[in-house]
Amino acid sequence: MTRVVGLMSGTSVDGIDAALVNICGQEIDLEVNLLAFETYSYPADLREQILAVCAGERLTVEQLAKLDDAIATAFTQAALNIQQGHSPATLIGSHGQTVFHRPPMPDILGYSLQLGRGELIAQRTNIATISNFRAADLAIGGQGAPLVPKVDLCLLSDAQQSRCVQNIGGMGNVTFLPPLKTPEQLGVGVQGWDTGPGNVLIDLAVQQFSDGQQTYDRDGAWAASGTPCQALVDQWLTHPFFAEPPPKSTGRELFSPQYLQSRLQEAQAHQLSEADIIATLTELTAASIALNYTQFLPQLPDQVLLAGGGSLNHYLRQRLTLRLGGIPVLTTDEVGLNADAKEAIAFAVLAYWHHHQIPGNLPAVTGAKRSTLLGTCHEP
Ligand SMILES: Nc1ncnc2c1ncn2[C@@H]1O[C@H](COP(=O)(O)OP(=O)(O)OP(=O)(O)O)[C@@H](O)[C@H]1O
Ligand SMILES: CC(=O)N[C@H]1[C@@H]2OC[C@@H](O2)[C@@H](O)[C@@H]1O[C@H](C)C(=O)O
Repeated sequence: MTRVVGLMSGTSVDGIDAALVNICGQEIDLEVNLLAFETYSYPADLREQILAVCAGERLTVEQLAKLDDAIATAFTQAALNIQQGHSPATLIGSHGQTVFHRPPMPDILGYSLQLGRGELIAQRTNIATISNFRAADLAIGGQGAPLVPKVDLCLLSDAQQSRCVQNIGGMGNVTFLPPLKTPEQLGVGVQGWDTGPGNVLIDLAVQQFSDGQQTYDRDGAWAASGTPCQALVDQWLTHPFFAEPPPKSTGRELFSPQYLQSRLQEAQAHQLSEADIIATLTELTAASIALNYTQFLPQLPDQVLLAGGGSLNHYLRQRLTLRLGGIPVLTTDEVGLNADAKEAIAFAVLAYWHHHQIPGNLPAVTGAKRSTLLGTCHEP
């Protein structure tokens, strides 16, 4: 058994998710026991700086170095805090903060930059730290994302039911898991890709309409008080990303503040209220997830298991259930895996796999040439 800290901050840039876990086994026999989980908010000025850089603000190399260290310092604090009251971990897996993601193109390798350097975390915590998880997959032609699907495969496969594990963070991403009847079948038929926007557009609109008083639509209450505009949703679904077949990944580069402003201008022609606009953006997330499934899966799954902050948006969950024709939409909590902690747990597992020389990517998901060991190890 290994005690590991998993650290993740996603495209919502809402804070650092930290999970303390005990891990044993390898792949099909992988077992994870969650001991502690917290989300530590970023200091407001650091969050603003990260969002500005994600939106294309220019930095000198010195400013980039300072930002890298400021993020690593915040991650270090999260790693130390989550261990308080527990015997210490021997390994840290830190995803860091994505500030730029460019999927690969024909003859051009993809590029993905996560700040919060692992070497600083290793030195300050005195614990071996694995970071830079996406580089090895990108180097062999992969998208470098999503990386959680192999962890979903090992922790959430069911013998009878086919499942879609749908993360709804800033972006959305799915792992399709066919029923796993025998250990030899592990990985056969598994698919995964980014489905498009999760909460990112809803969050940006809520911030704008509330003059910064609210950062997200708690429980989907604002959207629930409006009515989605179907004509706009249909128009927005023609974005080429939704029709692009997997492997595919995306980020705040595509579903950006500028993208939202263009959509808000289109909404003006329909004379929608703010509530209607939030409902329409929420509907876009639900409808784009359903469209991805119908276009790219062999069949709809028996169940959908939601994870990520968007699983708490009741209105979104209701709209997704409707769009999927009523198949059960649960959360991973309902099958024993904490839906908020899942991504942080996944990076603890990916670090553990690195430590045990077990590949972490699924080539069928990322499009990489082969499976490979993920991450770089920094010894204290
Ligand atoms: N109670 C809630 N009701 C509605 N939405 C919520 C709630 N709690 C969190 N969220 C949404 O979830 C978002 C954060 O989700 P999460 O932490 O899973 O994203 P992330 O990890 O940053 O993104 P990604 O998975 O794309 O990397 C918030 O920005 C907010 O939009
Ligand atoms: C480049 C990057 O940070 N991508 C994130 C993002 O957030 C969701 C989706 O887009 C997913 O592809 C990925 O994160 C999860 C943790 C993954 O790699 O599985």
